[in-house]
Amino acid sequence: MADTIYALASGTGRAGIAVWRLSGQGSADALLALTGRPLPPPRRAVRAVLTDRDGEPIDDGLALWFPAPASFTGEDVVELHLHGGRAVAQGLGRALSGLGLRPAEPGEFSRRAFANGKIDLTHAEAIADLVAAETAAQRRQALRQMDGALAALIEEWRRRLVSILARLEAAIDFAEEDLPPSLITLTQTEAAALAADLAAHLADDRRGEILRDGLHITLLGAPNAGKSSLLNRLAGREAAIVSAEAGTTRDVIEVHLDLGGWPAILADTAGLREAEGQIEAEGVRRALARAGMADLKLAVFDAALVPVLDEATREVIDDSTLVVLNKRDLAAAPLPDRVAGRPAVAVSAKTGDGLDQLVGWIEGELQQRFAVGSAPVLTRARHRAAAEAAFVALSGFDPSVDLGLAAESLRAAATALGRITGRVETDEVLGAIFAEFCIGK
Ligand SMILES: Nc1nc2c(c(=O)[nH]1)N(C=O)[C@@H](CNc1ccc(C(=O)N[C@@H](CCC(=O)O)C(=O)O)cc1)CN2
Ligand SMILES: Nc1nc2c(ncn2[C@@H]2O[C@H](COP(=O)(O)OP(=O)(O)OP(=O)(O)O)[C@@H](O)[C@H]2O)c(=O)[nH]1
Ligand SMILES: [Mg+2]
Repeated sequence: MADTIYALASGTGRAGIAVWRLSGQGSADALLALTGRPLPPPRRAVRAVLTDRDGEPIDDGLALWFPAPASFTGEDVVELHLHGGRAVAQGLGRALSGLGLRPAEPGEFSRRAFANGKIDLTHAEAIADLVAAETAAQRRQALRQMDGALAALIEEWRRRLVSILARLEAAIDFAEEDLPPSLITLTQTEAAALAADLAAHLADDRRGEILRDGLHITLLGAPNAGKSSLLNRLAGREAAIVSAEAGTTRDVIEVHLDLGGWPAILADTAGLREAEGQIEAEGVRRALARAGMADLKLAVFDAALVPVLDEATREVIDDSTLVVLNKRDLAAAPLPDRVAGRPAVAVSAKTGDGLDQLVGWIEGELQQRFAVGSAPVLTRARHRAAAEAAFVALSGFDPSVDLGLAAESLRAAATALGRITGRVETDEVLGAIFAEFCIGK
């Protein structure tokens, strides 16, 4: 950490303004060298002409000086707000490298902020999630986590563990015959209550993780039902090939959508049928595999064929399926509003009829299932794995058998929870978390 690092914090490419960030002990000297003037007052933007070692001007920009520890990383930080563009970037990069600074690794600023106790791991993850957020719901979830909601919950669980452990240690200090039985009972009650709280959080249907990654919605149906036409309508562009020929789509086609703030990954699939030949069979296999991983399925039927409903499509209908009766412009018979116990909506991908209703309906379904409640959610598999490990350790807590072993299970549970916030750290976890960051973050 002795190195002083620098990076372009704003995105690369042509832009009006580019924000550069320097962090480490050499930041102040670098600013002095670039401007040839005394340091500006802390945390105030000042106008500055930056020149390289040969006195060649690099840019006329703004500079800010954040002395440690009151900075994002907790180290001395300098920000330079320059004009965007490759030549300025090249000139500054060369000047900074000449002054002994080195380009930052992805996530290195945040990693230093973590190392200096400015942020915990859930905060660091939330920064990465916020930068990656594509919809309002993802942004809200990231901001909540950045605000410390998840960290506070984990710390509260840890605090309860430590307090049970303290009681248990008091009990260990008593001679066996003097041990007040109520002390042991109390630890048992408290451990059971904590285990129940952990279990309740683990039974959240992975909604935090699903929201972070995007909800998988899959279109399924017979060949020619109009799945690809629906995908194109919902995407607002011709993402998939549509044709009157049955068997047009053979592979899975994905589009990313923002449905009322919910991030969705909508997948079009090959028509379900008795496949003739290897390619068709593989297409159907992929469609069914996709159905298996979907958070929500849209079973698409040809409304012109009602009351006959394709059998293979009926078979995929379950509790997480919405039925779509497409081609309602061609329907002769009256259309049902439920199929196989699930609600059915009539649409026409051709005219656009009923599509607003379909979208409203998907949004309602998503809202119901994935709405962020009052409790902070686990947003990554890593949080879930650690909370599960804590739950398992806590489930093994039995002070009536052996006090020493019981204390050990409490410590194991606390260690598992400590990994979530980074109180207990392993290089492997840190490496994995910060590697997914952008450079400059
Ligand atoms: N120009 C610029 N914009 C930015 C950032 C930045 O570093 N620079 N941020 C970077 O992510 C975000 C804002 N977050 C920040 C978080 C902490 C500190 C900071 O200096 N913290 C000090 C001082 C706190 C105070 O006095 O308010 C500290 O925590 O000690 C700065 C920005 C988004 N926008
Ligand atoms: N009249 C009418 N025709 C439609 C409608 N939706 C799709 N079609 C037509 O139905 C045919 C098949 O549409 P696709 O979207 O390719 O159907 P698909 O379900 O993706 O078919 P496969 O990829 O072969 O499984 C095309 O000729 C479309 O123009 C609709 O709502 N009304
Ligand atoms: Mg298709």
